[in-house]
Amino acid sequence: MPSAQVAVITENTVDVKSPSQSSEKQQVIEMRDGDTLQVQMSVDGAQIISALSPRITVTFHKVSKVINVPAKMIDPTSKERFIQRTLLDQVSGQIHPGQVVALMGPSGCGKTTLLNTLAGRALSGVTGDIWFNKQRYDKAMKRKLAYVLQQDLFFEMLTVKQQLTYTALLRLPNNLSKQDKLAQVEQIIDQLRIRKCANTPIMLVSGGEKKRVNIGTELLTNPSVIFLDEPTSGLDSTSAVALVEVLRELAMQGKTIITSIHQPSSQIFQSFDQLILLADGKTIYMGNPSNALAYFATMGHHSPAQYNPADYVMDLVNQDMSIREELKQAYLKNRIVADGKAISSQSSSAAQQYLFPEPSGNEADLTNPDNVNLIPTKKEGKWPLSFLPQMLILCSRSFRLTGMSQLTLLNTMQALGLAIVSGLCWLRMDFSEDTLSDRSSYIFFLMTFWPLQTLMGGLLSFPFERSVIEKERASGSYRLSSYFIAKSLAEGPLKLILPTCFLIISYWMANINPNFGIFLAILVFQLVAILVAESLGLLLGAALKNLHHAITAATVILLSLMLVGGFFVKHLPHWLGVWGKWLSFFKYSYDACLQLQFKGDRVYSCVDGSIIASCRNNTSGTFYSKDALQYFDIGIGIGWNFFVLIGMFFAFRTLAYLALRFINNHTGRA
Ligand SMILES: Nc1ncnc2c1ncn2[C@@H]1O[C@H](COP(=O)(O)OP(=O)(O)OP(=O)(O)O)[C@@H](O)[C@H]1O
Repeated sequence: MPSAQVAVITENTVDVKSPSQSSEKQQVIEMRDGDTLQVQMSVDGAQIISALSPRITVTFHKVSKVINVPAKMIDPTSKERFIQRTLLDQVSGQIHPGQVVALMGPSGCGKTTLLNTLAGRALSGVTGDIWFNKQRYDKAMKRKLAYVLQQDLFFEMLTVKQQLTYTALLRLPNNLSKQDKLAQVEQIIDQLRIRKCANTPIMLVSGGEKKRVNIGTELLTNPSVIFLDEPTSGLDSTSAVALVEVLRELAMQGKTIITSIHQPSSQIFQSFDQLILLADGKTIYMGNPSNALAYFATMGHHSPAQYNPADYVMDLVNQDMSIREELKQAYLKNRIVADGKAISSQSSSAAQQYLFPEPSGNEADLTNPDNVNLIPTKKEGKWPLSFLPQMLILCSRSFRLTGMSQLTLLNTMQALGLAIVSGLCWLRMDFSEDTLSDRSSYIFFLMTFWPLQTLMGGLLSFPFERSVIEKERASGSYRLSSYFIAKSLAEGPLKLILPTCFLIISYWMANINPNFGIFLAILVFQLVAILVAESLGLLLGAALKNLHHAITAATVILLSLMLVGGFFVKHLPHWLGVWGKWLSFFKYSYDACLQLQFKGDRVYSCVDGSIIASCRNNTSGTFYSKDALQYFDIGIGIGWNFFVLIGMFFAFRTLAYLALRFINNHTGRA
């Protein structure tokens, strides 16, 4: 193993004089190659961090998982509604602190299912016993267990350090100071050797670095047990070896590590402490990886010389059904329990010597290396932080992300460009009768373009963010309500900057109404209409799983709202005209802005007399702007329009939150 620089927290503390000569305690981090690094973590902080990670033995006994699959998915001609499928069949094992255990087997054999089950995720249909030390799984243990998903799910615009910092601030407990949380981030950066990409946005780092960031995100809370789903997939062999070395170092700190892995190199394969080989949800080997070939040889399956043992094992289980069946039967015959006795009388002692014993299932036989209670008391609470700090941190993250995605050069150019083009199209309109329809169409453009644009942004928001949020929430990071409120508070103001710039430019170029108060009121309506549209977009994005369905629904709803709003058809069927138009949020903002535009006694000149009655046959006459309003189909007054829009905003937001909370849009696999 190359000389790796691994940081090991020692019990030592030293007094360090700061420049101001004040005495300050620091934690000494000893590097394995002899260097010493001073990380400014307080002694209390180091104690809190190390208390987060008691040593845990994971024991599972006869764990099975059966699911009901819609029958039509398997056999389109089936008359049944559901067919039962066994994903795991009586799998047993025990994994101790300090061990790195590999789960291997052909694709679809149940590796991810076993990892999910052991980690307490997707527990429906699971039978059997799972213990952490001597305690059964409880949701409150979540923070002691880390799960590194196969996919590296992040907000990729954040840098590596920002990602780790937000996670540390959110997930480390309240009683740890901010400085200690940041020190923990620094330590993880060094431990996982990602210092050189610490300030690089995640979307630009290499696959191996991204995987380490993924692991680092889970390690920040100093978990006791780490589950990893195919952490080396997509990595070249050097990166894969480096990653497994990191896992080995973590195990040396007393962590229990269980990882699924596909076709590891010979070096990686031999480095595991235990190999659990599955086929069709059943165990076919559980023992030392270096004994696997000898075990299969007792059944007459000999590996060619110089062959990677991992490849041979995988070829064997992938070959054909009959060999898989033979291996499953052989394991059932040969397996032994913790007291060393064989379960079957037909067992072969030649084969048995290579197998690790299965746990007996008696609670009395469970081991408890650090005799501590793994379930936090009520006082410690379900969440690491209370609502407000959680929301403020999420707000800051949302603000940063929205700023990066909304205030781009492209978006700014789009807004300014369109503002100038529309300003030129409606340039310096006279206050005369023939500009009435152009003035109303300006308001229509204003009240549709930005709301439509923002609605689409809102629509795409959850489909892209959902997987990251689900991952973070699955590890107990924060409340959904904190996330949702933070997102609403942080994104709103940023999404309103460009529309405001647009209005400032185009409004005055078009000469809508020189009264500054009117300008401000129209601005308010434009911004409220945008927030309502965004809320509707969020609702559709949260409620509909499939992005394509959500976009289709949005298109149908928007066009329908415009049509029933009476913008294109003057003579709607009575029932549609009376009831339908009140559903259209475009109508409220449009009506209000039209009233604002023509508010007051501004004098307009008559031109051809085709619209205003008093102008007929009197082209040199004048009329007051408010007289023009009777020629438009104006509904309720300005104030009411405002209240209805605010009501719609809260209704759509609340429904979006409920949809996010209660509509099950995930696949059920994790
Ligand atoms: N929710 C589900 N509905 C239907 N089938 C499922 C579900 N979850 C898992 N399966 C099936 O269970 C089997 C085991 O899946 P699992 O993901 O555990 O396999 P795996 O060994 O991790 O595969 P891979 O190596 O390809 O990731 C597969 O055949 C999979 O299709």
